[in-house]
Amino acid sequence: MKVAVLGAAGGIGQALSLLLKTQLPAGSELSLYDVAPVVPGVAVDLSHIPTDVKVTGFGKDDLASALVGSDIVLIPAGVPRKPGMDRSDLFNMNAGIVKNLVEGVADNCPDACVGIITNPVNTTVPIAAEVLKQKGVYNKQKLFGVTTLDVIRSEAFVAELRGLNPANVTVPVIGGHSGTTILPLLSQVEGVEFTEQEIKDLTHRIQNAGTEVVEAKAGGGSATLSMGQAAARFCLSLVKGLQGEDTIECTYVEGPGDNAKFFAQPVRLGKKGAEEILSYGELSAFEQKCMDDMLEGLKGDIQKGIDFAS
Ligand SMILES: NC(=O)C1=CN([C@@H]2O[C@H](COP(=O)(O)OP(=O)(O)OC[C@H]3O[C@@H](n4cnc5c(N)ncnc54)[C@H](O)[C@@H]3O)[C@@H](O)[C@H]2O)C=CC1
Ligand SMILES: O=C([O-])CC(=O)C(=O)O
Repeated sequence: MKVAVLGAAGGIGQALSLLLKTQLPAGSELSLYDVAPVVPGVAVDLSHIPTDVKVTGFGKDDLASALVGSDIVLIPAGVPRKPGMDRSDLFNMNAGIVKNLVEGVADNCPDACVGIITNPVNTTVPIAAEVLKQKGVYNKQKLFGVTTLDVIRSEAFVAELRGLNPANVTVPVIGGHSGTTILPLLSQVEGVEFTEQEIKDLTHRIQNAGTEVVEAKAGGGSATLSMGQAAARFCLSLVKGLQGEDTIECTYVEGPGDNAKFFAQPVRLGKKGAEEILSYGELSAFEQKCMDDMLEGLKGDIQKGIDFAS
């Protein structure tokens, strides 16, 4: 497996690259690309960890070399939020970055699976899809918005509230990746009952968890370590899938469009990427109301991406 991380010198990029250096299957290659001049140093640093994963750093003029032969491309390149900003405020900075990098993917590794981390994910994923379409290489089974952070946060918060081992807690999270578009399905957590108030409070905490980190970092950026872990989990599941061992993750993909053209829900990952978009089952009345209230906003975020790219 060759995995490329674009934006590898950043907060997420470095944490993610460390986890991939230690957890990718033996014989894999890790290709680190960033416009920041420190990126070759990040690669040298990681290369001193004794695992059978070859790490190479590529500077700003070497995007093509970084991408050629990649099976998976993860994109955390771009600007993070500061207190007082919404993810949508990052659009002006990050839309062009994602567009350029995905053009590079189309030109150099058109068959790769692409995981978009750069915010606003609700909009950057549709941008990526349009760019790939314009280049004639779009395969909706291979483009993912990485929403795994919403899932791991939900697992952590539910476990914390009930004193459970987080390893035994599973929470599907559907919709998008910002504010009310993040919809945790707490009614589906096995073996746990919540009061109505607990459901409201937990849902609110999960939807605002990114802001919780942004405020705690007080101008120093947004989630990087938990996001590194989330992206590594998603990437390793994708690797397993591509190698023939099917796995399931919630991720933001172009599905049947019942709710919105792009929508996060459980997806079976296999040899072709997204092999099957799975049903998210029955919603509680509370969850259905949350869904009804947020869909217009999500559709607007998606349209903004389509308009930008065309
Ligand atoms: N999907 C999700 O759940 C999450 C997404 N994010 C998003 O991830 C992005 C990155 O966040 P951080 O790593 O904290 O930011 P950061 O500022 O620490 O790192 C970003 C890196 O991207 C690089 N970069 C900028 N333009 C580039 C280009 N054209 N090509 C290659 N590299 C480029 C920068 O040099 C920097 O090293 C932000 O947009 C943030 O909002 C953050 C947390 C969770
Ligand atoms: O909140 C942010 O800006 C970063 C992010 O997407 C998250 O932590 O979920």
